[in-house]
Amino acid sequence: MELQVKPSGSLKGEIRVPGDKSISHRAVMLGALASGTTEIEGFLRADDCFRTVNCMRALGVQIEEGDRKNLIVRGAGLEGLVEPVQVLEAGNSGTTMRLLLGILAGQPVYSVITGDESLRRRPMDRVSIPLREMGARIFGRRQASLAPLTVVGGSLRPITYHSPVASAQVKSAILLAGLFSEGITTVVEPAKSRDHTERMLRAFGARLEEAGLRVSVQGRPRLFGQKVVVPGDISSAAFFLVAGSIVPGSEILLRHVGLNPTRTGILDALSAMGAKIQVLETGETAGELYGDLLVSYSYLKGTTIQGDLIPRLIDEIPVLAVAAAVAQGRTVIKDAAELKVKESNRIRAMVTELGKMGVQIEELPDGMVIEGGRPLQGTILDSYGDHRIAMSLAVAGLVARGETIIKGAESIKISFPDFPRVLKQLQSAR
Ligand SMILES: O=C(O)C1=C[C@@H](OP(=O)(O)O)[C@@H](O)[C@H](O)C1
Ligand SMILES: C=C(OP(=O)(O)O)C(=O)O
Repeated sequence: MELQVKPSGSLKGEIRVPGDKSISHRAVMLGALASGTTEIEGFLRADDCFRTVNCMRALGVQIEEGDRKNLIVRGAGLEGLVEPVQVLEAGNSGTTMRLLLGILAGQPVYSVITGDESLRRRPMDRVSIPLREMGARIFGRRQASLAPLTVVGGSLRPITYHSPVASAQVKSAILLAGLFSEGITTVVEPAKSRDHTERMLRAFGARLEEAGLRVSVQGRPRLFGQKVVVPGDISSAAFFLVAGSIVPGSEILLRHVGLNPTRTGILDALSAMGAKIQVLETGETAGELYGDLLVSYSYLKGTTIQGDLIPRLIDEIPVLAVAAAVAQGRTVIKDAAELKVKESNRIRAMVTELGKMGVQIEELPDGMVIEGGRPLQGTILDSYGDHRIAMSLAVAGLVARGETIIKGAESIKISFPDFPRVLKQLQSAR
């Protein structure tokens, strides 16, 4: 599918972005491992999260559609999963595969998990190494670093693992495996990654201890089903935070956006660039903060994005590159080599495609340098089948001269199927 974007007038109005993807995955998984029923309100109805639902169903968990489109997960309990009779299919979703590997490691059954062409290229040794250390047997190409992966799990021992990467997927896989071991499992990260697993595990009744970059979970807890209200995904909101900042005359109100401090790096980076974003109202649900965001057009300037800020905005870097292309002056993005192992090589993708639009942009081994402020030219662009690249380029198209055509835009359904409609709504409300 191609997405056509024309130069846009101001974007105005009020929107609700879809539910948080990370929280939606975790609610299904923890709901499955708990006893009793978990009701998920605001579950993200997008391909990645449905992959998790289908995998959990294949492991014997009953998941139904409830009233008001809430998802109802009938918990199987920690010991209740069954051996899947088919290959588990994680599709494009790294979160599904890595978190599920942690759960599968704790099951005394034989399972096989695979994914699409993109996911079969992404590194899985970052989870298979610690899970093997805990006693799981995991097989796959290149020493279990590439899917398809086979897992024969059960009887795990607790470990203390110093992760070489700041990755919530690695941390979560180990903590989830830790639930199936006797004793205390600890993960130490090099920088703080998103902590949704920790918050939700606590809400479901697990015992966790946190100190700085170290988090420990007590094995064999009793988990109880919960009502989970999923806030809007700040990673989806990011496209409209940037669009509202760069399209002259715009003012957008984004309702009920998740504001977990491990995810709000985008607000810090855009503020440093001179964006006008007000946080209007905040509340908390099951340990997760949320609020309304009001963004209005403003003059942006370049900035430096690096260090501990990177894990707090890792998925927003493609759209931040678009903001940087419009901003006056130089933006430097460093310490972001992780972007090379996402759904596509997101550094190369943005450098190549923004380059085609006439942006002065240079690739670094761990980031990029953007000289902003030159006019953008609409042209035919490739999304590399990556949802975040497709939507970031669509935002760039709003301020380009002429028409922009984005190829492979069907990837948008991975995390934000409604994106084109929400964009149109803001364009027509003028
Ligand atoms: O745990 C999660 O839900 C996620 C963690 C991040 O990946 P890493 O753990 O690989 O950094 C992020 O990029 C991904 O979109 C979702
Ligand atoms: C990296 C992402 O997701 P995942 O790792 O779950 O595929 C993303 O949504 O940007």
